[in-house]
Amino acid sequence: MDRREHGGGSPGEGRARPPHYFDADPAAASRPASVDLVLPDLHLRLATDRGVFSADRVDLGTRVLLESVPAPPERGRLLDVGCGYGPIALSMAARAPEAAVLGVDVNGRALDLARRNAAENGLYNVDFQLVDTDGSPAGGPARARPEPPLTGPFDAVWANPPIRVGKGVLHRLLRTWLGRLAPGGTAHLVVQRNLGSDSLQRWLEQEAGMAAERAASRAGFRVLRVRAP
Ligand SMILES: C[S@@+](CC[C@H](N)C(=O)[O-])C[C@H]1O[C@@H](n2cnc3c(N)ncnc32)[C@H](O)[C@@H]1O
Repeated sequence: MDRREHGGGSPGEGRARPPHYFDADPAAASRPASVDLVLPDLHLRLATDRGVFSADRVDLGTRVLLESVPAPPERGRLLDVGCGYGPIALSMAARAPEAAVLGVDVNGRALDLARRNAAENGLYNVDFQLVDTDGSPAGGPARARPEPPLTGPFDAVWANPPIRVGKGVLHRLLRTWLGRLAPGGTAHLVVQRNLGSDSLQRWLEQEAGMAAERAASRAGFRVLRVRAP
């Protein structure tokens, strides 16, 4: 199997596998930490912990995405798929204070951190929701919220998607959430070149029927711009 291909195989398929950051309840003992996300236009201090993606520093791919995407629609409905502890969703919320932002993830610990990071950075136009791998709401009764959860359509989707979950899950996830783009809406996805950004672009165009192009390329990452059909 070509491990470089996007979503190259399900980790641990057919054998016990170690816990991953994309588990619903990471088994790793808690070790609270914080990271700084410093961009030309904003500075966020973010709480992290073991058992979540890139707990020691903001991921380089995430930085490449945040430094290359155009500003989100000011009053749009915005989505971050696989939000982790929130660097992308919170950047959207800070850059578009009148927009309504939703971050979704399968990792409950990451979502608790994301909610806390929103509050501690004074960002109240963002909501976080635990989802199952198929995109349906998960985690028992909905948390108290002033409005029903956003389900789309979304004017913009930004994501550092979970390539390592394997192609099957990744493709279902992208079909589910990119299928909720509003007419004229745009998604930006950052993918490491060595993890199959080019093959993901081909899949988006040829199998998923979406217009996908390379919007940026830097430090071994590609940012794919995807338009609603
Ligand atoms: C590459 S990480 C990016 C995290 C965060 N956006 C960041 O930039 O640091 C991908 C995230 O996708 C989440 N994830 C994995 N499978 C998912 C699924 N089926 N639906 C939603 N999120 C998922 C993981 O838990 C992880 O937090």
